[in-house]
Amino acid sequence: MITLGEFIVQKQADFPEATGELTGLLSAIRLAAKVVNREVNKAGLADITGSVGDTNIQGEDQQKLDVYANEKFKAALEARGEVCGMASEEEDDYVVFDSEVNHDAKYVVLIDPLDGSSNIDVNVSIGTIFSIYKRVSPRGTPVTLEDFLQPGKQQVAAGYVIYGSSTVLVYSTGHGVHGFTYDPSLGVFALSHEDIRTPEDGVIYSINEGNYIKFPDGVKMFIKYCQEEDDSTDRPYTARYIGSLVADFHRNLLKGGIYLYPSTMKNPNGKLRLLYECNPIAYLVEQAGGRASDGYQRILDIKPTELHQRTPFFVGSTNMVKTVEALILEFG
Ligand SMILES: O=P(O)(O)OC[C@H]1O[C@](O)(COP(=O)(O)O)[C@@H](O)[C@@H]1O
Ligand SMILES: [Mg+2]
Ligand SMILES: [Mg+2]
Repeated sequence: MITLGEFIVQKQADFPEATGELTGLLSAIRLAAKVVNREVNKAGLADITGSVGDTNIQGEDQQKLDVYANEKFKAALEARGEVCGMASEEEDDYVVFDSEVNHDAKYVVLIDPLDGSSNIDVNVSIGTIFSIYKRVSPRGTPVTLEDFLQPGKQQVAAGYVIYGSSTVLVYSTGHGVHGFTYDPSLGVFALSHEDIRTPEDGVIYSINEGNYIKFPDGVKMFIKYCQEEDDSTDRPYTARYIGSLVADFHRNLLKGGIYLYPSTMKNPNGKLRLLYECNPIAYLVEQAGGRASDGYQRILDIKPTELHQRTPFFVGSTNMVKTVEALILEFG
């Protein structure tokens, strides 16, 4: 058995110039994930379900577990000297870690502390998504907005934790995608999925068809394409939609498939947030041999302008994403 801690240190040895700061940061995420996992597992028992009666900057009803997870990850990251600031779905503005040690830190973290909030109270898989960049502002000074508005291709690491039938942490530092399953009896994440590769083709499509009439024509055409009979292309495909991005993506990453959250008339930019949902997931899928776009351009090439900006999102098996892109190009 190789634990996550051992694996990270082993991988660090591959880079003579490594300082150990990224290793330290990843261990902070590992610790916070264990703490959140403990609460998630007893969500029905503990007073951790339901709303806090407040909304976040997205106008969403903040769940107690959204706030709890945000506090735990923030505390774990601030306690370390590698992170100078954090941006989060649950924080209106970016958070400056304001000690001298943090001012001198090298990295910024962007996070969706609890993904799939609508599934918290009904015992359906939820997750945490994280994205890591080197700062662009000078060390020794407080972090700036520019440190967070970097294109996704600048990420130095990204990952997610899925709190499901088992808890799995999946991450990449640009050298493959690796998954670790939590063993509660030992309190460690153990290597379970080394060097994940996603199939070029899949037979699963994940989209909230409840919004069908509001979708662009190209997306409607793609749904029709998925449902047509054609043995040579293994169609009709299977529809699977959990309503937690992390859970839908994790399944499709392992089995092959596509997750789609298009623009709608109501949300011309879609629903998902570029910086702490789409960029980290796009970084992982590309590392695993897949593809991610907004229908027109590569997600990782988008230059962000706002912390909480949204984008249409098409991610998964390369040939499936290329098919929907071609239909969007043709039918809009
Ligand atoms: O209910 P909808 O509109 O299908 O949206 C579901 C999507 O929204 C999300 O819940 C948004 O994430 P948060 O729960 O972190 O806000 C995704 O996980 C999920 O894929
Ligand atoms: Mg989310
Ligand atoms: Mg969230």
